[in-house]
This record gives sequence, C-alpha cells and structure tokens, in this order.
Amino acid sequence: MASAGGTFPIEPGSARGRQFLIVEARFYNDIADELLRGATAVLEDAGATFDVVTVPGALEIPATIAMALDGQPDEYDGFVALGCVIRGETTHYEIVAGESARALMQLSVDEAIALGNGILTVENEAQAWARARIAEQDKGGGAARAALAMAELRARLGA
Ligand SMILES: Nc1c(NC[C@H](O)[C@H](O)[C@H](O)CO)[nH]c(=O)[nH]c1=O
Ligand SMILES: CC(=O)[C@@H](O)COP(=O)(O)O
Repeated sequence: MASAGGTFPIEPGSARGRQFLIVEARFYNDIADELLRGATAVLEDAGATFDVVTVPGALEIPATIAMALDGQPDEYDGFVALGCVIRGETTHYEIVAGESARALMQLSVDEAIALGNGILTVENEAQAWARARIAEQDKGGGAARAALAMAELRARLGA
C-alpha cells in the first residue's frame, strides 16, 4: 500500500512553546484511549503542551472548540479532534459522521484555526481498531501531526 498521509514528518521539539487543545469524544472508551495515546505521544515528541477536554460524542466536538475560541481566542495554537463513529442500524451514522466533519471544516476555515480531525468514521469495530492502534494506522497521532503542521503554517502565514 502507498504510504499514508498520517506519516507527515514533525521534527522532535519543533513545537516547543506551542499549546494545543485535544477534544476527545468518549462514545467508545477503549478506542478513545488509544486515539488519545497516539495524539499525546506525537504532541509530546514535538515538545508541545496540551489540555484535554472530554465530551460525550463526536457531535459535541465542534461546539467545544467554538467555546474555547469564544472564551480565549489566542489560548491555543491548534486543536485536535478525536472520536469514533461506527455505523449502526439506522441513518444516524450519516448525521454524526457528516455533521461533525462539516462543522469542524466550517470552524477551521471561518476561524482560520489549525485543526487535525481524528474522528474515525467506520463500518465496524475491527476497522476502528486498525485505525486507532498506534502500532497500526495511529489516526490519533496523525491528527496531532496535522494540527502541528497547520499551527506551523498558521504562524508562518500570520493568521
Ligand atoms: N453513534 C455515535 C455517536 N452518537 C452520539 C452523538 O455524537 C451525540 O453525543 C448525541 O447525539 C447527543 O448529542 N457519537 C460518537 O462519537 N460515535 C458514535 O458512533
Ligand atoms: C453512529 C451512530 O449514531 C450509531 O451508534 C447509531 O446506531 P443505530 O443507527 O443502530 O441507532
């Protein structure tokens, strides 16, 4: 398989002095643990500091980032969204997966924030684990890498 985008390289220590907010949805606890482990390992390796806030589900993530921006717009250099949406029996999956991504995209463009989207949208638990596990796809770490890269770019472009 071709190498995936989540391997975007970040120099160790290159984000020293930068502060991030991880917003994690704990709808699936064990998967949330693994996504969080991946994201925090990447931020720590980059020398960044971070806060973590926990919300019930993926639908609550965008509003939480909006609240943080509303409270103290310059407190964070970037944001990492973590969660897992697994298809059930009804159309609710489409709402949770689609609307969380749509609102995050809207926030990141409207507010010019550095955001890594690590919300898995999968058919079943096996797909979720393959993507969450650090030893496999490490999508939590990938989202943190994206947030780090975008924070760097945001600073360079003067946003
Ligand atoms: N089914 C999943 C949800 N659903 C819950 C929503 O995100 C939300 O918390 C609820 O509708 C109350 O507003 N959330 C996930 O993160 N993952 C799912 O698979
Ligand atoms: C992604 C979901 O919202 C899911 O958990 C809902 O399951 P169901 O469609 O069986 O209610």
